[in-house]
Amino acid sequence: AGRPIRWGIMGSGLISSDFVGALKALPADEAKVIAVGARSLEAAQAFATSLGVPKAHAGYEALANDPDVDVVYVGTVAQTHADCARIALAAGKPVLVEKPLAMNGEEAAELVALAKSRGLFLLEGMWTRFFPAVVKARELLEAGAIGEVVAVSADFGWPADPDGEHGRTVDPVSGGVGMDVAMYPVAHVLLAAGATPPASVVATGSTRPAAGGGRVDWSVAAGLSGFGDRPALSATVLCTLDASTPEEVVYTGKKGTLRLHRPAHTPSRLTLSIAEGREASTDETLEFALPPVPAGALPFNYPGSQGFVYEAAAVNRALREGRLEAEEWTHAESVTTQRIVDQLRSSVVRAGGGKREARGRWWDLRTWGWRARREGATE
Ligand SMILES: NC(=O)C1=CN([C@@H]2O[C@H](COP(=O)(O)OP(=O)(O)OC[C@H]3O[C@@H](n4cnc5c(N)ncnc54)[C@H](OP(=O)(O)O)[C@@H]3O)[C@@H](O)[C@H]2O)C=CC1
Ligand SMILES: O=C1OC[C@@H](O)[C@H](O)[C@H]1O
Repeated sequence: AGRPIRWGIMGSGLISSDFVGALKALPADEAKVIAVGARSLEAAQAFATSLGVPKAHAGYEALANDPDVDVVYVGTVAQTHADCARIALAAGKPVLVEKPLAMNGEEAAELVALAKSRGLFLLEGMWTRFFPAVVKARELLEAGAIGEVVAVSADFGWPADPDGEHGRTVDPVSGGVGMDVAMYPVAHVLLAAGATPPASVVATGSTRPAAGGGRVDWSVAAGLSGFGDRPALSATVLCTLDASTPEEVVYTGKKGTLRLHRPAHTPSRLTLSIAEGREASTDETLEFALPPVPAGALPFNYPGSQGFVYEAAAVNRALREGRLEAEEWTHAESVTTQRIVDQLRSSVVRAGGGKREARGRWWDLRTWGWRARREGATE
C-alpha cells in the first residue's frame, strides 16, 4: 500500500458525514480523510471537529487545490455535482461524485469526456455496485446461473421529509424521485442489460410542488425494453419518495430467478432459485453481512452507510492501479443511466404527474402547456 490515499471532502452535509464515518473502517495506511471544504469556513471547521478531519477549507477550490489532497469526494447537492467535479479535475485531482453524476445525461457525458481528456479518474457514487452481494449477483448472471435473463423488476422508495432535512428533494432544479433514487433500480437493470440504452422507455407517475413553485416528479413507474443485443429483456422500475417500497430486485432468467433482498441499494442477501417445473424451485440464499459501523463515525444519517467502505476501497484500488474508471460502475453505465432518468423525469413532469390524467378532460390536455407555464403548477 505505501502511504495512505488522502481524501478531501467537498461539502459538509449529511452524506459527507456518512462517507467520512465509513472511511474510518479502512486501515490507516490505506486511506485517510485529510481535509474538508465547505461554502463557509465555519461549516468546514464544525465538520472537521466533529469527525476528526485535520484540515478545513473555505470553499471548494481551496479544498481541490490543497496539495495534500489526492482524491476528492463530492457530497454536495445534485445541481452542484458537475461544477464541483470540474473544480476537482481542473486542480488535477481524481474525483468520486455522489449520484447523480450531473444534471442530465448530456452533462454527464461531457464530464466523462473532460476526465478522460485530462487523464483523471472519475466515478459516480453508485455505491450499490460495490457491495459484495451485487458483485456476486453479477458473477452469477454472467456465468449464466439463471440462463438468459428475460425480465428484471426493481424498485426503491423511501418516505422523504421534504419539509425537514430532506429539503433537497423538492429543489425545483435538482429535486424529485428521478434525481434522488431512480438511478438505483436503473443500475440494477443495467447489471443484466449492459450499458446500451434501451430503445423504449415508457413512464408515468406523480408530482408534488417544488420549493418556490413548479413541480417535481415524486413517483414513477416505468417499463424499459429494446436493450441492444438483448431483445428478449424487459424491465420494470418503480420509485417513490412517499413510502418505503419492498426494495427488491428480481432477475428472471429462463432457468430460474436471482433475488437481491431488501434493502436492494445496500444489499447483504441474495437468493438463487433454479426452477423445477412451474411450481417448484431449488433455492439457495447467500449472505454478505455489512461491515460494522466504525468507531469514530457519527450516527449515520442514511441507513447502511457503513457500506460506503466498498466503494471507497475500489476507488483506492483504481487509483493505485492507474485506472481512470471503475469496472464495477463504468462511465458508459453512468451516462446511460442518467439518460434513462432524464426520460423518466420528463415523462412524469411533462405529463402532469397523474393529476391531469385523472381529470382526463380533453380541454385539460390542450391547455395544459400554457396553464402550467402561467401557474407554475399542474393543479
Ligand atoms: N449514496 C447515498 O446513499 C446518498 C447520496 N446522497 C447524495 O448526496 C448529495 C447530498 O445529499 P445530503 O448530504 O443529504 O444533502 P445535504 O443537504 O445534507 O448536504 C448537501 C451539501 O451540499 C452543499 N451545497 C453546495 N451548494 C449548495 C446549495 N446551493 N444549496 C444547498 N447545499 C449546497 C452544502 O455543503 P456546504 O455548505 O457544507 O459546503 C450542503 O452541506 C445528493 O446529491 C444526494 O443525491 C444523499 C443521500 C444518500
Ligand atoms: O442515494 C440515496 O439513497 C438513500 C436514500 O435514502 C437517499 O435519499 C438517496 O439520496
